[in-house]
Amino acid sequence: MAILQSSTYGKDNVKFLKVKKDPLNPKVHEVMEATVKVLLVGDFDVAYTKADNAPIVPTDTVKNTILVEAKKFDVFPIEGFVAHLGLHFINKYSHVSGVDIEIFQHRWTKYPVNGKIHDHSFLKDGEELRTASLKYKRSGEFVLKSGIKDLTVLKSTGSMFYGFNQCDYTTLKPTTDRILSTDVDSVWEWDSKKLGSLQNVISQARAGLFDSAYKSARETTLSLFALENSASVQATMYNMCEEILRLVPLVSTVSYSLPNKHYFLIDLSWKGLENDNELFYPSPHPNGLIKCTVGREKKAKF
Ligand SMILES: O=c1[nH]c(=O)c2[nH]c(=O)[nH]c2[nH]1
Repeated sequence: MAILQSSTYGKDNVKFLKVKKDPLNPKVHEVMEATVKVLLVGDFDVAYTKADNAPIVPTDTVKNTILVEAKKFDVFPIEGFVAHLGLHFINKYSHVSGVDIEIFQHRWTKYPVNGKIHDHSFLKDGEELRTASLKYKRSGEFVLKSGIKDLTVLKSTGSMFYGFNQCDYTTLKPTTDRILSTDVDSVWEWDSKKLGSLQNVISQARAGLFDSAYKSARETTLSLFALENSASVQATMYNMCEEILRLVPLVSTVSYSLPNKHYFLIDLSWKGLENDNELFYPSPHPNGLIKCTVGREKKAKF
């Protein structure tokens, strides 16, 4: 006998671009281009086991919901919109017991023209994404995470790697000066006890909590990457996590997942040329992959 152990379904890659107009000056805009995923969990077993579609909220309806709610509700910041969508699906469908939602915000940045930021012209500022995800259960339990994805950075000095384990498989030479490059994937999880409810998430979104945390996390990532003489990817990412925890008290854990994108020094000695960290080969693969999650130390109870 077979048994359905778990299931979930919904719509992925739902895209929209929303123009937010300044009420006092309707030619001054912000734009939100987003890619959204919504998956539902609930009492859908008969659809799988008895070919009975009666409980299924079609994925097409899920897509329509995302677009209609994006029109009706403020989509800035994405943490507020993810909370709004979570509440919508749980409140509307009594047989939905949980939702799993992810929003990726694409990076459109206004640029200066004649020394002044233009009102409604944007440049696509790389592949970088701002992310928000929510797992929400009918019981009220939720896990809210924010993040940065695909922020590609490189430093051409100020990175070292030495003192590592040596064995008969080791060929890597220790270095005190190398290129360091990565695609930053950083996620910070919010303390749901302290946030309390999704209604409060929406209030905090309007009060600027998530925008200021995003700014702190992005600035911390970029400044520590630049300023540290990095001992390793591991040590640098830990320092970034620690600093974000310090700056954003409502965050409970910070995680980074960083590929180490190798650049190998090209040997030109055969031509009698010295290569003093000037000419490198960007090696597409393999890459290192280094991850960590840092939380807060529990205070001892007396
Ligand atoms: O920062 C690094 N961490 C490693 O674990 C590692 N391993 C390696 O080959 N190079 C590097 N660099």
